[in-house]
Amino acid sequence: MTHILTLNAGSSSIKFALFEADTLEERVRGQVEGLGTSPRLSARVADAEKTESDLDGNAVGDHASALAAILALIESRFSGARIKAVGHRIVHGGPDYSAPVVIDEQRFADLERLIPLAPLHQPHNLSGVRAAQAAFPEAVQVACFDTAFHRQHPWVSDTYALPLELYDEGVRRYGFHGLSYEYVTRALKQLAPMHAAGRVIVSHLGNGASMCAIQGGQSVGSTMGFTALDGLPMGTRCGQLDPGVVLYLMAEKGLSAAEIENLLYKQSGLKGLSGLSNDMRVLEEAGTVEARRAIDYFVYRIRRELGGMVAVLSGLDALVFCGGIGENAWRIRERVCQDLGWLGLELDETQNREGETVISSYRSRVRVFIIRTNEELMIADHAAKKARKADESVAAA
Ligand SMILES: Nc1ncnc2c1ncn2[C@@H]1O[C@H](COP(=O)(O)OP(=O)(O)O)[C@@H](O)[C@H]1O
Ligand SMILES: CC(=O)OP(=O)(O)O
Ligand SMILES: [Mg+2]
Repeated sequence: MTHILTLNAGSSSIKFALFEADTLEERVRGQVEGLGTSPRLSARVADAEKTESDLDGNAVGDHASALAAILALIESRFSGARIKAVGHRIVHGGPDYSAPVVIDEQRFADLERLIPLAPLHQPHNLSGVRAAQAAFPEAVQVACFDTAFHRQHPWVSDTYALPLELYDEGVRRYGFHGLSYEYVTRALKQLAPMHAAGRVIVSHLGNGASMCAIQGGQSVGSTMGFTALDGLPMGTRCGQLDPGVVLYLMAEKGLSAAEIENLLYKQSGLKGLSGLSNDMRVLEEAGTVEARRAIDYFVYRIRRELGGMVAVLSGLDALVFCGGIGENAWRIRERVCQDLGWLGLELDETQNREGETVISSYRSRVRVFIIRTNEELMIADHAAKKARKADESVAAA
């Protein structure tokens, strides 16, 4: 039996899954979390119990060794599995990649050039490619881009008001979390086809967080831009910022580019504001003034972006929450949706607390959903299609 392996490397975690190639039935799903602090591998094999193990922080301190631990797990539990394709989440595709591609050396080099535009993700995405090439030399390696879902944006939501040459050079608003938005859009079409065909806002609230305005199934706007720093505040990223602050940090405080990058990507957001943690669970428990204010700012920015997107869409038919916070933090959803009666949106408090799929009240004109996102399935679907095409061209030759 042939399989598709998916790798989804983030700043502090690597998520993975194994699917049967023909049916896309999921065989195993897991992740290594806490990279850089206390790494932990957890995996669920089909219907079996979840297995969890703390990894040796010294042995599995970085993404490369975490990947080795994942590959060893796959090898030990599925030694007979033939990996036909490995699908990789590649966060940045730049201006040239707007659909999944089979990775060759030229494309790998193109994607390496985008590392400065996604320093928390792209290097790890690409080291995943190298590790998978070494472990599965026969497999097709497929790049699936977070930016692809947004590449049809109208020009006004794709540009900055900078001299045009910079746009031509690729300084644009790309938008990210596209694999998640693609999955959610498909899932919403199954759940509520009329709403999916209308005006939809999806809030992907995880350690990275963004919102996407969708019209007729197409992305028309994202809160994220040139990099995955823009828009909402995140676990450790600042979100929208006056570029004057960057100038001030350089000119007045003498910070280098590397120091500013570290500040904006790793020390800001919920972590920076709370002085405590990037994890929403910790902040909700903590209840300190700083933790409360960090949450206040997070909710405020979501509501502000929501208002802007409603105006761009000329109204709203459905609002969807996904991502670790969007799927699990009922208090955040409740606060985001508070006093939106003017928009025709009213939550059902009980359904929201219980985490039901539909959480709007029966009176609400705008329907509100929780959809558990599945970037892995989306990656596997793209990779399986690419592998099938590769087989067909070999057969035709
Ligand atoms: N029950 C919960 N309540 C509040 N926040 C949660 C809960 N479970 C997960 N989270 C938040 O979700 C985040 C992880 O989201 P996820 O989408 O998995 O992240 P990533 O962006 O790394 O893919 C955690 O950092 C935590 O803040
Ligand atoms: C693009 C991005 O922010 O991804 P993640 O949420 O996985 O960090
Ligand atoms: Mg994520």
